[in-house]
Amino acid sequence: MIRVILTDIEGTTSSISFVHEVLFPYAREHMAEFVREWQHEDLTVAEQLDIVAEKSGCDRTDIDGLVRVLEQWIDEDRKETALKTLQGMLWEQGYQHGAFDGHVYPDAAEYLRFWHDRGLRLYVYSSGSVKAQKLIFGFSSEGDLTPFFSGYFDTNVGGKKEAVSYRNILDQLGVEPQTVLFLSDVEAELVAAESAGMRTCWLVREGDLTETDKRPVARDFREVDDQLLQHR
Ligand SMILES: CSCCC(=O)C(=O)COP(=O)(O)O
Ligand SMILES: [Mg+2]
Repeated sequence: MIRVILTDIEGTTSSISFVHEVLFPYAREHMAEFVREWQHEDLTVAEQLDIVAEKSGCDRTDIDGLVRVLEQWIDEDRKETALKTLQGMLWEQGYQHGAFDGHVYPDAAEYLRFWHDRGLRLYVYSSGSVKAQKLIFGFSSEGDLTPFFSGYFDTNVGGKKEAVSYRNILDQLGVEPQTVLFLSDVEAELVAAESAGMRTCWLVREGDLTETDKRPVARDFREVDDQLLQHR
């Protein structure tokens, strides 16, 4: 029986275009100014710059160089934890200043509430930092959805295409793998979750939906509910 839902964000609860056309450009535009302002004031920023220097080989004292690395990582959609930490801090300013709301599909909001009210435990697993996850759901176009979630996981548990990450999540939750349903739009993530024993559903929100016998496929959260949760 499914007791826990673990959901991805980009392409699953929220549109890919919001992440790539609103969040990433905002981070790119403000990265240089943000790093310059906070590099000596905020220990977390300084620590992320240490990691960026170590990973890229850029000199730690070359702030322009480090900013260029970060901008390049944004352009390449790299899922580097240090970049994601900085992006979350930057987006906090954007949400608080009203530059944007977090996009969440109406069906996702409706069923997150419905599943929560039916006693399912809801968790997020995204490459975006935990701070960024709380922001997108806290400042969402569908209202504050954070009360529905029991917890959040980011790349500190590992990459989303690695089975060990899902085993780490299961260890932290203390539940049997078969009681967890993982929702994502990326097949490689579903395969990794299945290797850890989780059940999965593939969200195909845009384009043609091709049925597969490997796992359930759904266009939206209502279809997830119809296929996997209605008779639980
Ligand atoms: C928390 S919203 C920003 C998501 C993000 O930064 C990202 O890279 C998308 O990752 P996901 O694992 O949600 O596909
Ligand atoms: Mg995704």
